[in-house]
Amino acid sequence: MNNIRSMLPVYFIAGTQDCRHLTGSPAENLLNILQRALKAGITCFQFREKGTNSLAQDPPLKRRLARQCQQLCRQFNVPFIINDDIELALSIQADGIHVGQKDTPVESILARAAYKPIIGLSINTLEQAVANKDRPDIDYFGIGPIFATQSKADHAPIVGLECIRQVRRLSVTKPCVAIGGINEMNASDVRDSGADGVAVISAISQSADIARTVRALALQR
Ligand SMILES: Cc1ncc(COP(=O)(O)OP(=O)(O)O)c(N)n1
Ligand SMILES: Cc1ncsc1CCOP(=O)(O)O
Ligand SMILES: [Mg+2]
Repeated sequence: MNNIRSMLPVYFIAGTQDCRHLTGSPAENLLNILQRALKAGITCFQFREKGTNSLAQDPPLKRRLARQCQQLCRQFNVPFIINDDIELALSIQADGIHVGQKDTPVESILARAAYKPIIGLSINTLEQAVANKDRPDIDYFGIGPIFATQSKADHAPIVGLECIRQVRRLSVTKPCVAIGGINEMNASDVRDSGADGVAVISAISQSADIARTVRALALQR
């Protein structure tokens, strides 16, 4: 993908743990929600199978589901990113990999990769943004959590909209997607603060009307 900024406007993240309110099997539920989100116009999908109620303890099932999500994303020409699991991502040639500050270092991912995956890095402080801002091996930052979130138990302290503004004031020009507690109501504030896009779990996975939510997040009202 040449233009990373163009994949960030509505960046959907999910795993089966985020779709437990539906009545089907975990895999069916995720695929159902992902298909609706793709039809509605999400610009990127991150497969994040993690924590209680996820398939993290069942690698073959997780891999099968990852392939199904990847195929769906391909049909819609939407980048398919894998969270944390480098081995899975590289073995199925995911378009990209997202890692946090405590995950596998980017250098070691790229040393193992036989192709150039898109690389996203989580940023939780201004210092981290500045330290990584000129690294050519990192394609985008995921900045957050901006607001309170129920979707990640062990999250870093909330940084607020001010963090995005400060990152931009410090001349960080790298593509940035904001994450954490973002919904239809606050997405425009997030963009106005300097983010290129919004990354959401619950706003889409828990939505009663995914098409309307995706449109609202994209600000195509
Ligand atoms: C786009 C995006 N931004 C941030 C994160 C969070 O990554 P991390 O801090 O490694 O936490 P986990 O998602 O791995 O629990 C993300 N996943 N995506
Ligand atoms: C994975 C992650 N990293 C920081 S906050 C968060 C969860 C975002 O989920 P939600 O959009 O439901 O607040
Ligand atoms: Mg991580």
